[in-house]
Amino acid sequence: MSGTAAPLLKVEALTKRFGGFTAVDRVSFSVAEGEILGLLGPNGSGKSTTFNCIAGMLKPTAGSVLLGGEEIGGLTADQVCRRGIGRTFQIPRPFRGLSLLENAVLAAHYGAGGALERDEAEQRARDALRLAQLPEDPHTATAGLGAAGLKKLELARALATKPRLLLADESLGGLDAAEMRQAAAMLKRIRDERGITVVWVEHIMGVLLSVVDRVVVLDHGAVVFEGTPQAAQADERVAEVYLGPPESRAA
Ligand SMILES: Nc1ncnc2c1ncn2[C@@H]1O[C@H](COP(=O)(O)OP(=O)(O)OP(=O)(O)O)[C@@H](O)[C@H]1O
Repeated sequence: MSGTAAPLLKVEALTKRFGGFTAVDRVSFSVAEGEILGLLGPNGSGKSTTFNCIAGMLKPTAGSVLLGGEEIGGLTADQVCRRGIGRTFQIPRPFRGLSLLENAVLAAHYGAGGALERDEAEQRARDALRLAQLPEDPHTATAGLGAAGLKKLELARALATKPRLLLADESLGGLDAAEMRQAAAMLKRIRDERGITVVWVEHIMGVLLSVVDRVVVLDHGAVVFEGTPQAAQADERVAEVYLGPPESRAA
């Protein structure tokens, strides 16, 4: 990864207002090709709104979102997906009546805009299921999946769209400590083995800091910190955002 290479994703002065309320306030950050970036912040800090503006679920009020140098801010979710951004949802919503494979095949077709032959879609789907470490038998029904399995399927569906950039939304919610470590290791492997760039949104820092290359911390819709995970742990502004002012913290 060269320091001079153009970033894969560049968010510039991104702003989103809901009526008179500014949920995201001139947020800027970049993500290099092959990087894992953690987008952190407490509840209500604007992470999901930022994420949804990148993923095309929300139209930015102002600012720009560049993918590989091309403006994607304001495109629809399916257009953004076809440009190479795959996303997971905080709350998994698979097609419950379908098998793991059928869910992933549909995602592959969605990512390719319906331009894939059945065989190719199935191949992408099987590869994505393997990468997400789902059961050997892809014809398994989704009904028996627990929280961790549903998160894996969510990841497999995003991977089946063949993303250059994966936006992972609160992948740790509802998981126990061991499952959280596995989920973090999986995102790292996806980057290491496939070179997929990852932006990982979480409100808890924990295990995320052991995997990401860099973190951006939001508070009240604005960036309050950008740097390495080590620097984030030592930063007083980050501590204040998470723990409150020093005088209010337990000794
Ligand atoms: N559609 C909306 N209409 C009005 N206000 C909204 C809307 N969506 C989000 N907000 C507000 O914008 C602010 C940022 O919300 P956002 O969901 O982006 O935060 P977050 O950091 O993702 O929080 P969480 O970790 O709880 O998901 C919050 O005050 C929220 O109430």
